[in-house]
Amino acid sequence: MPEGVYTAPLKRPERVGEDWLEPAQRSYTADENAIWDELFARQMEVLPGRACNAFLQGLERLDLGRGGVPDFGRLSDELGALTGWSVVPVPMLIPDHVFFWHLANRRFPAGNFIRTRETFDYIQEPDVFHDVFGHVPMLTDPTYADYMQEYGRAGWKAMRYNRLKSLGALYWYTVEFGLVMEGGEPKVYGAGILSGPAEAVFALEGQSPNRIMLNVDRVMRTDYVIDDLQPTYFVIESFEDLYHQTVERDFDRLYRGLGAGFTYANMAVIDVDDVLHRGTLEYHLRGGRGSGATPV
Ligand SMILES: C[C@H](O)[C@H](O)[C@H]1CNc2nc(N)[nH]c(=O)c2N1
Ligand SMILES: N[C@@H](Cc1ccccc1)C(=O)O
Ligand SMILES: [Fe+2]
Repeated sequence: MPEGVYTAPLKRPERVGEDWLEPAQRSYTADENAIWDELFARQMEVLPGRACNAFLQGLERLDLGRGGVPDFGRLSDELGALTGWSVVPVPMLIPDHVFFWHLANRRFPAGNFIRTRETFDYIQEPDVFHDVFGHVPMLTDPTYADYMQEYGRAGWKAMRYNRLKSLGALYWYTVEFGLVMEGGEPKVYGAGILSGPAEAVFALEGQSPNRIMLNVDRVMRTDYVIDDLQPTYFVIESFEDLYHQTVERDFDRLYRGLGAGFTYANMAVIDVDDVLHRGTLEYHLRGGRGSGATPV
């Protein structure tokens, strides 16, 4: 049996080509634009003082709160002038190799659709609010912008070693759920935290989750869940620190040394960890999402 898990290929809609790009960004109804505005307002009650400076500055520089779902053309012009990135519309999750190819060319593929009121608090598939509100402001930071491009380039190497799941764990614990030290305290830069209502408070102030300094070798061996709050958050010193630990390091040896599966549970604290906060794990031990446990 080959290593890894078989996943059926994503079905490509007829209107998109091999690049998976939509011919044009959708236009949104008044109600859909109102959903953007409500989501935006709700996040802004939580994020000042919790999100990192790069994110808050990026939001302002791109003026994402001007009302309604932002126009990708306008966003791309403004972002292009800052760091050379653009935002391109895609229908849904796209295949890994296509995702990597866009990132390697400084194009951020953003979901075209917006969540409905039924799925206001939680969606499994990334929508335009997660992708544009959560990810795009961070791309105004030059070091972070370079990291994302290098991550795209790194994808193909991981595929050759059959270690995409490990690289996926790194993405998960940095780009989606990462924390960064600022003024002696962790702040949020992970898009998965930034685009949802409850996780910023849980990640930063919760007693339950572990907060551990990022160690790439360890994180790439760590399992992750995609459908609940995280039991562990990994913290970087700065975006330069992230860059040193990843881009400026050759992963060939690391990939050869990694096993096929993950070694560490997502709740584990291990000997090598530089622990900022050792979590009680109460939320997850009580059963997590769906169990009625409060995220504390
Ligand atoms: C491992 C890989 O980086 C990841 O799963 C990719 C796959 N395809 C994607 N496609 C879209 N549209 N957005 C994403 O964040 C991703 N993530
Ligand atoms: N330096 C890594 C590339 C990389 C960049 C950014 C993130 C992850 C990996 C390699 O040699 O493969
Ligand atoms: Fe994301």
